[in-house]
Amino acid sequence: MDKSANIEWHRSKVTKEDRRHLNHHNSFVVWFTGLSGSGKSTISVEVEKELHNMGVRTYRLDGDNIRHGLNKDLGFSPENRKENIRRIGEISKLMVEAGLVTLCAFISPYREDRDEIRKLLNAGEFIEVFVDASIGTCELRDPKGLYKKVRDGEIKGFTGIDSPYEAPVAPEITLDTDIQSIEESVQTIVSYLKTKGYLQYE
Ligand SMILES: Nc1ncnc2c1ncn2[C@@H]1O[C@H](COP(=O)(O)OS(=O)(=O)O)[C@@H](OP(=O)(O)O)[C@H]1O
Ligand SMILES: Nc1ncnc2c1ncn2[C@@H]1O[C@H](COP(=O)(O)OP(=O)(O)O)[C@@H](O)[C@H]1O
Repeated sequence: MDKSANIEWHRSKVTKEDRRHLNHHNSFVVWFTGLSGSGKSTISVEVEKELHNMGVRTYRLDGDNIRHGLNKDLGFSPENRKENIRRIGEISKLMVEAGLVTLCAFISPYREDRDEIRKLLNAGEFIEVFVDASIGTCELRDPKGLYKKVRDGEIKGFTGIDSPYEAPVAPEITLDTDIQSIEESVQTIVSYLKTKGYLQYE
């Protein structure tokens, strides 16, 4: 039987639109996807700081942080990664309801899982940012020493090595961090949000 069969939705008197109006800006998700070491965390941290300085209400969700708490019961099997991303999708939706610009930095290796989140949200509320970098660059950066552990045989099922990464087909934004500096990537995103009118709300 459907476990939520006897549960009814309870409406608030304050809506998502009311919260956007109060904030003077829209609410939406900026979803960073890419290999470990591609730059998702670094770039999303800088984008958040810049938006905050512009008076935008933000919140950032990051794989490493969420896996310490809410999702600490999940590992890196395909099923667990799927459930990780499903839960983050639901949280992102709540944050968008709360009127926040939500920045999510997860490898999110499966196209289907990212597309599910796009479907969960309304049109225009999901901005997919492909943080592209070659596996060679990521391995050279190796900010957490994980690629070294993989090469030493201490980690199995690592994304891009012996676990798949499915690149987005039509992301809103692609950053080539092999070439673009961190600052250039930040400006690409902030300019996109400004020119498309995401940061306004009447
Ligand atoms: N097997 C394996 N594969 C990939 N990554 C691994 C693995 N084991 C641990 N880590 C560390 O976990 C971080 C990725 O967590 P995510 O929640 O973003 O992963 S996923 O979206 O569920 O695939 C990832 O963080 P980032 O480097 O920031 O991407 C790693 O630090
Ligand atoms: N052009 C660049 N864009 C993004 N990160 C870069 C760049 N050049 C060097 N780096 C470094 O690469 C590392 C990327 O790590 P991180 O942001 O944790 O990636 P991810 O969250 O995708 O695993 C950081 O130490 C960052 O300073």
